[in-house]
Amino acid sequence: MSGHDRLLVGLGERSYEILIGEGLIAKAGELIAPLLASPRVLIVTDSQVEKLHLPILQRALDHAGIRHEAFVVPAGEASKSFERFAQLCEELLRAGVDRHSTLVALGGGVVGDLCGFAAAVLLRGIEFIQIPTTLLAQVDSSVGGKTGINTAMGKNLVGAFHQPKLVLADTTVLSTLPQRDLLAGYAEVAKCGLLGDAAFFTWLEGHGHLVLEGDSKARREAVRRACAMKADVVAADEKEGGQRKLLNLGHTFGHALEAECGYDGDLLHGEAVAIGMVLAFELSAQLGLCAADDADRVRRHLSALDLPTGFERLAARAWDPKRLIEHMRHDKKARDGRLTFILAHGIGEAFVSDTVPEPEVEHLLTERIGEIIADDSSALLT
Ligand SMILES: NC(=O)c1ccc[n+]([C@@H]2O[C@H](COP(=O)([O-])OP(=O)(O)OC[C@H]3O[C@@H](n4cnc5c(N)ncnc54)[C@H](O)[C@@H]3O)[C@@H](O)[C@H]2O)c1
Ligand SMILES: O=C(O)C(=O)C[C@@H](O)[C@H](O)[C@H](O)COP(=O)(O)O
Ligand SMILES: [Zn+2]
Repeated sequence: MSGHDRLLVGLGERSYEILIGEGLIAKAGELIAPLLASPRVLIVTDSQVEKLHLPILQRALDHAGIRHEAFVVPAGEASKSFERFAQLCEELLRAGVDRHSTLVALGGGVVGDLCGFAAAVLLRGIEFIQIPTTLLAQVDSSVGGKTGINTAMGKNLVGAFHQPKLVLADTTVLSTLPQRDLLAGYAEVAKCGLLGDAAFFTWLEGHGHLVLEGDSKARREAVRRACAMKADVVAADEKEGGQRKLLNLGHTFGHALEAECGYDGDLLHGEAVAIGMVLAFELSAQLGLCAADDADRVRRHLSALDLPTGFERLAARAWDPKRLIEHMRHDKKARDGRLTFILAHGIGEAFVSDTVPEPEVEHLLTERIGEIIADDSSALLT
């Protein structure tokens, strides 16, 4: 397959393109050059991506006569912290970043969120370009301008909306991604189908394994369809006044699980979202809003691909439904402490609800957590 797909995120004067295809990083210099106010970029990347993919980007920039400097943060979610953010900002300032500088985020969602937030606030806002290198970042985090860091109170609680000037999604680099991270990213791909595109979810049921196995046609199709959906939603509701909340399917539960686990790699964001989407569909079924078969279908698809769909792999922790609900009160969608969920009337038919009675949430969580305790004690008996 040659060439690349081109999508537009239509936001008036802040509109930008998403380019999707193979070998795009090797061409990054010529693609980026027309967007630069000065022929110098400051690249933010992480310690894994530095080794694997930074040299190709550096060569491409050299080739186009663009000067560059790289700033490397440790790989992993823990880098989305106040401390790392402050250190990065100081380093960029020391390197002489000015209002005509462009930052380039080369990495996964962690690098994109961190670098994007630095771009949003340094000198009151400078430009940045996203070069996402994980499946999750290519289908989700590089698009839409949500940037930020985590705090002890929860995920992404400090941040800003700041749109990139360009997104370059080079699907070649996905071949070096560890299987666990690939799968975690797949959860956000499936989310796009589940929230508003039933035909896409059906396609994933038939082709999801190809996306994960590295079939380049299936991979590019999945990235394109997910990005197209996200681009449309963002163009219609950039600051999450309404419909953009649907992109949070699975996240009210998911972010609570991540906050409870800490940000040390026990539970990846996409894994938390996978569990969260199953719980959101199960809650919808429990409330009589969707068929139990739909919730089963979600669980079956994700677990067939080996994503977590419940608390089984997290059995070592003492889970408390009330603590999880407490985390949900700090979710950005909550209003006056009232929980907000993305529920569904069926596959591809998500909607926002802030009227779910808390006892219903507690009941579901108690049941699901009870299952792992029951599993554990039956294992002990056998
Ligand atoms: N801003 C948004 O709209 C948005 C959307 C979804 C998720 N997020 C955020 O994104 C983060 C998760 O992103 P992620 O899953 O990309 O995690 P990540 O950035 O931590 O990347 C996962 C791992 O893969 C490594 N890696 C990256 N690219 C690689 C490659 N091509 N080959 C080999 N290794 C590679 C990284 O070093 C890291 O160890 C979370 O913090 C989440 O909250 C943000
Ligand atoms: O782009 C969005 O909008 C999303 O909600 C995408 C989510 O997958 C992503 O995890 C996002 O960072 C969550 O945002 P938050 O506002 O709930 O922190
Ligand atoms: Zn997410």
